[in-house]
Amino acid sequence: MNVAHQQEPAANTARPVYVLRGVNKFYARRGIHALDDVNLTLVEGSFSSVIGASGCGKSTLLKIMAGLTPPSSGSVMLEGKPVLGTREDIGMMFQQATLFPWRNVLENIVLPIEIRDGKRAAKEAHGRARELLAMAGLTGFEHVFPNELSGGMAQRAAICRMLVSQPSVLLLDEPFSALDELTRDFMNMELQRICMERNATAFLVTHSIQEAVILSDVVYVMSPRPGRFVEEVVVDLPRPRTLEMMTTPRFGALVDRIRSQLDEGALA
Ligand SMILES: Nc1ncnc2c1ncn2[C@@H]1O[C@H](COP(=O)(O)OP(=O)(O)OP(=O)(O)O)[C@@H](O)[C@H]1O
Repeated sequence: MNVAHQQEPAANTARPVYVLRGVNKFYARRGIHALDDVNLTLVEGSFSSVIGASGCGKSTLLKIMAGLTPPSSGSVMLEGKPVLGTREDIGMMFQQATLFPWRNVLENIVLPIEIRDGKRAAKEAHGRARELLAMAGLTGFEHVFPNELSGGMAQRAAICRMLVSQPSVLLLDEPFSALDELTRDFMNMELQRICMERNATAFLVTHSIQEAVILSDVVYVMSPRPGRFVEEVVVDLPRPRTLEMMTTPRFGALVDRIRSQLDEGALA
């Protein structure tokens, strides 16, 4: 694996949180080899992204990390314990906010607590949910129903729902790709702020090279299927990142580097 820049990210001195070794995935019924020997270490408080062509196995990797589907071989360890199913310390977010239309914002946010610990515990979590809503700029929208929210507001509510059970790692599958560009940029900066405040360890699947670079400490470039990492690009832009950084020569150079890797993969 090539490393695009010799300078190690500061986060590399931190504690490993997620460790994947030799992860393979075969979908036997359809004869598909989705992932090939994926190795990954995510350190505490780091933000990493995976980028690759459609169908290369990114979502499969995320589902394996979340314990939603098992690897065919290899190991997935989180905080030193194997991931054998869904866990409380893992928060997930998908492209669509998937809020329940018959529950108001507050009731949607405490739903994971209600499912896990019952109605009483969910009620007790209202205070925490209100704090999260304030952090996400949604104070005053507690009793509003999802169909009255904009796309960006719904995704912000979904972030609150992901955070309510206080996960230490966040797995994000193109969470803002359905939003318009301006809202998406804004949400990405919000996501950075939330991750930095909580020292969360985050892993993002995205199709956008710019998004990957502006958010990440490390961008993993995945080959076409079977997906494996072909390059690990260290992003040495300072934090907090700003949208203005997207106009700098360094940002442009990192984007070009990743694009040429993706193009090479596509040609191969
Ligand atoms: N449950 C499944 N059963 C069989 N094949 C699957 C299953 N899930 C995914 N696949 C196949 O595995 C391959 C990788 O799919 P995956 O969704 O992980 O790719 P991706 O990189 O996330 O794609 P995209 O960027 O288009 O969302 C694809 O060929 C897909 O058809």
